[in-house]
Amino acid sequence: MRTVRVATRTSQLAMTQTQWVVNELRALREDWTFELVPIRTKGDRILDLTLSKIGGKGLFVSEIEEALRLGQADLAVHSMKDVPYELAAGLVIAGIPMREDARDVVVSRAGCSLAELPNGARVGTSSLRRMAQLRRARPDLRIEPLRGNIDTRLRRAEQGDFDAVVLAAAGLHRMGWQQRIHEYLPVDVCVPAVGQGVLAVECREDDETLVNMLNRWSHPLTVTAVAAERAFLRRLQGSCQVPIAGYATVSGEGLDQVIRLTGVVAHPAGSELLRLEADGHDPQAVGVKVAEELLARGADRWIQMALEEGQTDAR
Ligand SMILES: NCc1[nH]cc(CCC(=O)O)c1CC(=O)O
Repeated sequence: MRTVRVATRTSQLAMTQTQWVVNELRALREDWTFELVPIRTKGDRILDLTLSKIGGKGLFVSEIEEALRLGQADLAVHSMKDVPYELAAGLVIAGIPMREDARDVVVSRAGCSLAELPNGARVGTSSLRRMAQLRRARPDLRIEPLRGNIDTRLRRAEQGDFDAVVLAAAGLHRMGWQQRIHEYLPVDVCVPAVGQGVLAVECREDDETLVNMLNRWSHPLTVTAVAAERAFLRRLQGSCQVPIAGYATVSGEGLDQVIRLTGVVAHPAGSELLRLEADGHDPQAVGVKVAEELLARGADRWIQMALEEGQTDAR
């Protein structure tokens, strides 16, 4: 018998994700009680700036990690793509369930795909990563920043503020809104963010009971793919200010397991883009290899530029 306190952001998507995880864990430990600890994070409160302007890593995560460290909660459910590569001391991501659809999708007012959007159409999106890749696919589009919860962003398209919005399939699927999607962008047109479509369940590393339970519950192929993607992100020391995409797939089993990773780094203004693929047997090694190759080909300049700009920004 144990009461597990679960920290969660308060957005509709976060609540839905947390509830899903709690239901899964409850089925494994019927003798446990789960209690939600809602936390409204800085990332949820500040919606009038682009994420890259606010700066700082882990806007959605750090206050939740603080609650775990202080013992105000025992576990937390995050979207993996919001979790910085460096966790707060004493914490681990012990649970990683099977990945949802990792792709980005188009929701458009007229029901058309990216290719069908009229010349100069207005497209809203929340990330530099999507901006850079959309711009390459359709240089004529007017791509503008758009933040807010998923329902806010969908409404902006439906109201006509934008001709289309681009967002993650996973969020829409989890909300049960897949019928609003007009196109799934292939992963080679818009390489997803590191960890996109994956949930991360974090707890204190010394909570052995929870760590073991979450490890056993995790989906091994997703764990491996995420390890490669996050090793890539870590080697790039990527912040939100430079467009980075990384997507890994895993095939084969045991010693024959092959991890294939596609990495993208773009100029902070989205004007140039480098993309590279590599494979190998070890997830960390593949991640580091793709990152180092991109750095050697010029991505290092863009990351340096973004870091310097970040330092002069008054935060
Ligand atoms: N950037 C915010 C965010 N963080 C996680 C998701 C949902 C998709 C996921 O779990 O990867 C979203 C929404 C979006 O990007 O459209």
